[in-house]
Amino acid sequence: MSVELPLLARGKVREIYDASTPAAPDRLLLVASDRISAYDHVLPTPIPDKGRVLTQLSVWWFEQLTPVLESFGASHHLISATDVPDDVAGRAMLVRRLEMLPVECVARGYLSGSGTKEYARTGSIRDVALPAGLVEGSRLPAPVFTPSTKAEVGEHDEAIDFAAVVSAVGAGRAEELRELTLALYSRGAEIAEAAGIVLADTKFEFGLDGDELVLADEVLTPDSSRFWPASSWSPGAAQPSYDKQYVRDWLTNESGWDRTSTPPELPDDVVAATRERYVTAYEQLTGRSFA
Ligand SMILES: N#Cc1c(N)ncnc1-c1cnn(Cc2cccc(F)c2)c1
Repeated sequence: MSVELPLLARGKVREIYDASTPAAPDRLLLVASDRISAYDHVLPTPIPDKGRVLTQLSVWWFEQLTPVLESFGASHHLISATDVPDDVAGRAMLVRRLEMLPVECVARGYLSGSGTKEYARTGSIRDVALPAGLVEGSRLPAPVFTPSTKAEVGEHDEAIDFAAVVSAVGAGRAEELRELTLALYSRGAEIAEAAGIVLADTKFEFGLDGDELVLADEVLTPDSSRFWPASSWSPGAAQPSYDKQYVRDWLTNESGWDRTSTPPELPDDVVAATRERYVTAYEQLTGRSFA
C-alpha cells in the first residue's frame, strides 16, 4: 500500500497524511491499518479487515453522535470516508485539519486498569470520590472524566487532574471538554448496551476549527475503548476483552512469549477468530452487515 501523500505521523496501527490541496487546504487522511497491538507491542501478524471495520465503525459513530455534538455547538472532523485513495478504500477518513487540544479526554463508566489501581490507593478516581467496595469491573455510580496528556509515540499517556486541563486550555474550554466527553460516552454506552456490549471506557480527542470545538481522531472503536461482552460481565476480576481476548489468551497461555522479545506470529485460528470479533462488534452495534 502506498498513499501518495506526505506522511505526517505514524502511530502503532494508524498513519496520518497531509491531504491538503490548494483548492481544499487543511485536510488530513487518517489511515487505519490491519495491525493489532497487544501488551504494548505491535504484533507481526495483521488481522484482515481490522482497518476497514474500525474505520467504518468510527464513521457510523460520527453519525450517531452528531446530535450530542450539535447540542454543545460542536461538530466532528469527518469530511468523507469514500473520497479516499483506492488502495486505502474503506479504511481511511478524509478529515478537517484542526488545532488539536493537548488533552486525551477519557471517560470511564466502569472500574478497570489504571482506574482500579488509583481507586485502591485513594478511594477515588482523580477528584471524584467513589463508594467503598468497588472491584475490578464494577460499574461506577456515574461516568468519570479522567484526562491524560498526549504522550509521544511509544510512550504512555500520563494521568492529569482537571486543574491541569484548565491550565492547558482555560477554564471554560476545560469544563466544555469534560461535559462533552461525558455526554458522548454516555450516549455511546447507551447504544452499545442495547447491542450487548459494555463500553467500559473510551478516549476522545478534540481540536479547534477557529473557536469551534471539533471531535477528532477515531471514535468509540475497540482500539480507543474497552469493549466487554455484556453477557460475560462479572465484576471481581479482569473482564474479557471483546476483541483482543483470543490474542491475549494465546500469547499468554500458548505462545511461550516472554512479553519482552519480538512477539510471535499468530496462528491462523486466532487471526480468524479475532477478525470475526471485529466484524461481529460492527454488525451488532450498527445493525449493518460488514461487506
Ligand atoms: N484526527 C485528527 C487530527 C485532525 N483532525 N487535525 C489535526 N491533527 C490531527 C491528529 C494529529 N495526530 N493525531 C493522532 C493520530 C491519528 C492517526 C494516526 C496517527 F499517527 C496519529 C490526530
